[in-house]
Amino acid sequence: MTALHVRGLVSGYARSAVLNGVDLDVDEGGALALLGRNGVGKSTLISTLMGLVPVTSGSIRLGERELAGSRTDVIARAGVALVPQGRRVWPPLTVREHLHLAGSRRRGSWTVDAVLDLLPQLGERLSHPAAHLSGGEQQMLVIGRALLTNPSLLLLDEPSDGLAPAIVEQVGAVLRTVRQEGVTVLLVEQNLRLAFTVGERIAVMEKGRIVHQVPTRQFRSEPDTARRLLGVAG
Ligand SMILES: Nc1ncnc2c1ncn2[C@@H]1O[C@H](COP(=O)(O)OP(=O)(O)OP(=O)(O)O)[C@@H](O)[C@H]1O
Repeated sequence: MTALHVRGLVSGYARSAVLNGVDLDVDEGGALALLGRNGVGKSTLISTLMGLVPVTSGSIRLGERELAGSRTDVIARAGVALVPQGRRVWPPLTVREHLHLAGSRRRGSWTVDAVLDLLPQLGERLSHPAAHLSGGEQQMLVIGRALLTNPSLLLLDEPSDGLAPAIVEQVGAVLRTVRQEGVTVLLVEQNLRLAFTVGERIAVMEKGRIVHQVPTRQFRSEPDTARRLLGVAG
């Protein structure tokens, strides 16, 4: 369980800054859902936190550790795991191979058995190549793979993307359990239902900055704000 504190984070690609001073807090064991229109920089924030996009300036503190400027492998060993957009399984590898390759040096309660308890559908597919799984099964596999690194902070980039509503509901139930196990969660989502199910707080990004950050209950009680910021009904 570790809190995340981001201050004045600036990052981007080549000469164009995308993040223009992000300030963001996720409490220890808390869950924040980050919303925002297309192209405002949500995925860039996730990639920057994971060390995949270089930091120009600012601070990323996970517990007592400063992670801004660290390499991705250092960030992963510090306890950050990523569920990337688009799932990114290794198509020819079986479910079993994915899970065994994912084991990390970080000790914790997320063993292969614990992951299969949480995601029983994977247990029925252990010898199947990832390419033969449904989209929902692939998403569960990627979540399971991330949990096996025993993260204290789990980053997820639009896990609902391309999934049927019933499967999105399952993803929500899984992420609520993950939270209850004490993992801090930062979820980027376009699907408001999933964002509200998982996040206890909602943040909204516009043009590379966080412009609104409130408890989920408050966000839901202010549909005009949601409409103004996102162009949709909250
Ligand atoms: N690899 C890249 N190289 C250059 N520019 C990029 C790259 N990835 C994203 N961008 C640009 O950075 C800006 C922010 O994109 P980003 O994907 O972070 O937004 P987003 O809020 O996640 O959008 P979406 O909801 O569509 O995924 C956009 O203008 C995008 O074109």
